[in-house]
Formats: sequence, C-alpha cells, structure tokens
Amino acid sequence: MGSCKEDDGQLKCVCVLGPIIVGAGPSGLAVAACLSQHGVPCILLEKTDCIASLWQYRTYDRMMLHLPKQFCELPLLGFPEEFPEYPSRQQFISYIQSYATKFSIKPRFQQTVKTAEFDRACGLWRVRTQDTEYFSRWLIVATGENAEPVIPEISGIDKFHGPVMHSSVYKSGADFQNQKVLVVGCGNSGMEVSLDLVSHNAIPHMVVRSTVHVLPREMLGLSTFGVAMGLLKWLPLRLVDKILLLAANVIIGNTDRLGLRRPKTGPIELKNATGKTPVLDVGALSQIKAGKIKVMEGVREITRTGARFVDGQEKEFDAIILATGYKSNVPCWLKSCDFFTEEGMPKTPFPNGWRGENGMYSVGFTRRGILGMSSDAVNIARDIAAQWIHIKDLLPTRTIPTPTHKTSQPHIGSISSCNCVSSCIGRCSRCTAVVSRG
Ligand SMILES: Cc1cc2nc3c(=O)[nH]c(=O)nc-3n(C[C@H](O)[C@H](O)[C@H](O)COP(=O)(O)OP(=O)(O)OC[C@H]3O[C@@H](n4cnc5c(N)ncnc54)[C@H](O)[C@@H]3O)c2cc1C
Ligand SMILES: NC(=O)C1=CN([C@@H]2O[C@H](COP(=O)(O)OP(=O)(O)OC[C@H]3O[C@@H](n4cnc5c(N)ncnc54)[C@H](OP(=O)(O)O)[C@@H]3O)[C@@H](O)[C@H]2O)C=CC1
Ligand SMILES: O=C(O)C(=O)Cc1c[nH]c2ccccc12
Repeated sequence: MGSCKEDDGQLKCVCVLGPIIVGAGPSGLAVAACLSQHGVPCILLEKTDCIASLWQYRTYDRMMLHLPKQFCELPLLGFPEEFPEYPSRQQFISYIQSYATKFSIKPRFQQTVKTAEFDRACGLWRVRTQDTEYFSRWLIVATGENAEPVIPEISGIDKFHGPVMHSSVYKSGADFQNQKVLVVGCGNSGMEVSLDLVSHNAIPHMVVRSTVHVLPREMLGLSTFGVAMGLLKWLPLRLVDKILLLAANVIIGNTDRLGLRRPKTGPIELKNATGKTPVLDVGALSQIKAGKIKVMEGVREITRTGARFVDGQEKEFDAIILATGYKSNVPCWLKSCDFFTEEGMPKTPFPNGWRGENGMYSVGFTRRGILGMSSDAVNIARDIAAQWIHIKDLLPTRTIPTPTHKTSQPHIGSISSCNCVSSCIGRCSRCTAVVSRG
C-alpha cells in the first residue's frame, strides 16, 4: 500500500474511483443510495462508529419526528406503511438502517475527516483522516447543519454546583425527578426537553431571551407543515406565513402573554432566511399555560447555586440544560474553499447550493430538513453520474471490480507506483505514487 510521509507518522493513501462522501447521516446515505442507482461507486467516511449518529447518540429517548413521515423520507425508499404519522426516534433509526442495508451502503467508521483540500496539481480532492489520505475527483460534504453543539459563554457558568449539559446529551427527565432545571433556549429542543422534564416531575424553567414562533403541530387535523407546503405551491411565502399565523392565533391563542413574543418576520420566511426553525408544539405550550414550565427572560449570570435573570429575579437550580442549538463544522476541516460561509453554510442559496467547484458538492445544508437534503442528493447523484459515464469507459476494467490491494471495499484501491486505480493522472505530492488519468 502506498504511504505518505507525515510529520506525525505514516498515512495510508487510498485512491477512490468514485466520490468521497464525508458523513454517514441521512444526507450521506441518501447520496450514496442515489449514486448506487446510477452505478457510481463511492465511499463514506464517518467519524463515529455508526450511521445516523445524530439520531442514535444525540437525541433524547422519547423524541419523535415533528413533521409527518411523508416529509421525512429519503429518496428511493418510503417508510414502512405500519409506521405512525409521526415516527419515533427508534423507528426513524430502524428505517435508516434498512435504507443502508437495501442499498448495501457500508461506511468506513471511525474515520474523522481532519482536512479536505483540492490539489490543483493533480486535480484531486485530498481528504485526510487520522490515519489515511483519500484521493478523489469528487468530494461530497454531508456533515450536516447540526454537526456541533453551540455552547454559549454565560457568565459564571463554570462555578455552577450541578450538572451542565447540552440538549444533545440529554436522554430523559428520569435523571431529574423533583429537580429544578434551568433550560436555556426555546427552540424545538428547549420546548421538548422542558416537556419531557415535566412528564418526569421535574420543574423546568425555560429561558426565552428573544423571540420565537410557536405553531400548533396540526391545524384542523392536518399537519401545519403539510398545510404550509400545500399553500406554498399556490401562494407567495409572506401570504402563507400570514395565514399560518392567523390560524395559529385562533388555535393556540396569543403567545405573547406567555412570554413567547413572535419575531417580526413570518415563520417560514425566517426559517428559509436564517435557519431558525419555528417550534411545532407537541404539548409544551399547554404546560406553560398550566405553569408547569416557567418562562424566564434572559440570563444575566449563573451563580454557584442558580441564576440571576435580566429582570432582576434570582433562582436556585439543580441542573442546567443548554438547548442552545447547533452549528456546522465544515470550516474546521474544509480548506481553501470559497463555497461555504464562515459559519459553514453554502453561500449559494437554495435550491442551487448543492454544487460547488472542482467536483465539490454539499448535501443537507438547505435548512429544509430531510426534504431539502433529499432534493440535494438526487441532484448530486445525477450530476456525478453524467461525468461518471465518460470516466468509467476509460478505466481499465480490472480496476473497477477487483482491488489491487488488501481493502474492505472493492472499489477502493491504493495509490502506488505499480497498481494505480485512479481516474486522473499526476504524482502525489506527498508520496511518490504515480496516478493515471482516465
Ligand atoms: C434533534 C433534531 C431533530 C430533527 N428532526 C427533524 C425532523 O423531524 N424532520 C426533518 O426533516 N429534519 C429534522 N431535523 C433536521 C435534519 O433533517 C436532521 O438533523 C438530519 O439528521 C440531518 O442529516 P445530515 O446527514 O445532514 O446530518 P447529520 O445527521 O448530523 O449527519 C452528519 C454525519 O456526519 C458525521 N461527521 C461530522 N463531521 C465529520 C467529520 N469531520 N468526519 C467524518 N464524519 C463527520 C457525523 O458524525 C454524522 O454522523 C432534526 C434535527 C435535529 C438536531
Ligand atoms: N422532534 C423533533 O423533530 C425535534 C427537532 N429539532 C430540530 O433540531 C434543530 C435544532 O433545534 P434546537 O436545538 O432547538 O436549536 P435552535 O437553534 O432552534 O434554538 C436554539 C435556542 O437557543 C437560544 N439560545 C442560543 N444561545 C443562547 C444564549 N446564550 N442564551 C439564551 N438563549 C440562547 C436561541 O435563542 P435566540 O433565538 O434568541 O438565538 C434559541 O431559542 C431544529 O431544526 C429543530 O427543529 C429539535 C428538537 C426536536
Ligand atoms: O425539523 C427540523 O429541524 C427541520 O428542519 C424540518 C423543517 C424544515 N422546514 C421547516 C419549517 C418549519 C418547521 C420545520 C421545518
């Protein structure tokens, strides 16, 4: 196997015939499935030890999809018919597992992409993990909008006497029975964690520092999301938002008086423009009305035993849960690439943010949930398949099905001076391997 001399040791070099997908969440799996339909091989690099790690490790026990199942399907495979309208977290995970099995997707686990960079000299993406450098013409970024928790700096928080955790590690209110818990943030996570806490006899105080749109999950028996999608086919966005807010006011009343002031911009317009998801209420609102979830204004500072709020109140707490959202991690590992903003989101707005330059693609950064990622996945696979047709005929046939080196996946070969299975030509600038052009 060819090797690259590295400061910190030897890196294996692997040349990949098809694209490299970074991240084996729903987005990465969706692209891999769509590519397989076109006969394009690929590899998926995943930093954890499982697929859909967000769903397996970073969601709470009782979570359910908050959009109806028809809006949460990946391309080419629907949910089983017996699944309820709003599948549980566990059902979603089992669906994702069947999806990977059906399309024979076998990611390379425990491969954390540390850097990815386009090497102009050989026209390839060089994707480096902790122990291997992969080369490919195509790089598909599928690490998601929710790759890392947002942990805000709140004055005094390091002095707090009890546990402080992000909502992504919260599992169940069973751990907090009869405790006073400060929940910072009032997005879907803050609301649902607070609701879960109430159902386990904890006493949540939820911090609402600015504004929030709360919508009923359903309107007259129809999902609010479905109603919005339906109306958007015929009406302009702002009018749809007005209709949603009118209906929400009738169904759940004026939320201002509960301390939940609405933003000036409508819920769908705000989601599209900033990514801020409206809360789809699954029961928290009635617990707020009943006084079981207490709404607090912004935190001024955390003390050893509790919190001081901007309105002057001071309260004691046993634990703090930061439901403060997530961010992309793309800027940490994708180098010299103009396609993403400093926040790690594509600069090009939806629906055109899936294709970058030099064979780079992004999937799952549309701020439109699973529906948005599915549309990206279909587009990316079609685009790469159109290029693949020209390349595959130029490859020596022996290079496609049989690897020349010991490797777990047949379409991967190693770069070496004698056994090259790449689709480009050049000399690897790190080692001396020759790479042939297709
Ligand atoms: C709590 C929660 C609930 C949601 N519920 C819904 C819903 O009901 N409906 C809906 O449409 N959308 C929902 N979303 C939004 C979104 O659709 C999901 O987050 C979805 O999982 C996104 O899939 P993804 O593959 O883009 O990202 P992720 O699921 O985050 O997957 C990305 C993968 O990349 C891996 N990775 C990250 N960095 C690296 C690296 N450097 N190297 C290698 N691997 C890496 C991660 O380990 C992860 O496995 C929800 C989001 C959250 C946070
Ligand atoms: N059942 C489901 O399907 C669920 C889906 N989700 C999804 O996961 C994604 C992430 O949601 P979520 O985790 O709620 O994150 P969000 O980004 O939606 O919300 C973060 C919240 O934290 C607040 N916040 C951030 N920093 C601070 C701070 N320093 N002090 C006080 N408040 C702060 C924000 O306030 P501000 O607005 O003022 O910045 C906001 O209220 C969303 O797309 C959501 O829909 C989440 C949970 C369940
Ligand atoms: O659940 C999420 O986090 C989503 O991103 C799904 C979603 C996409 N567009 C929306 C508009 C309103 C509420 C949820 C979503």
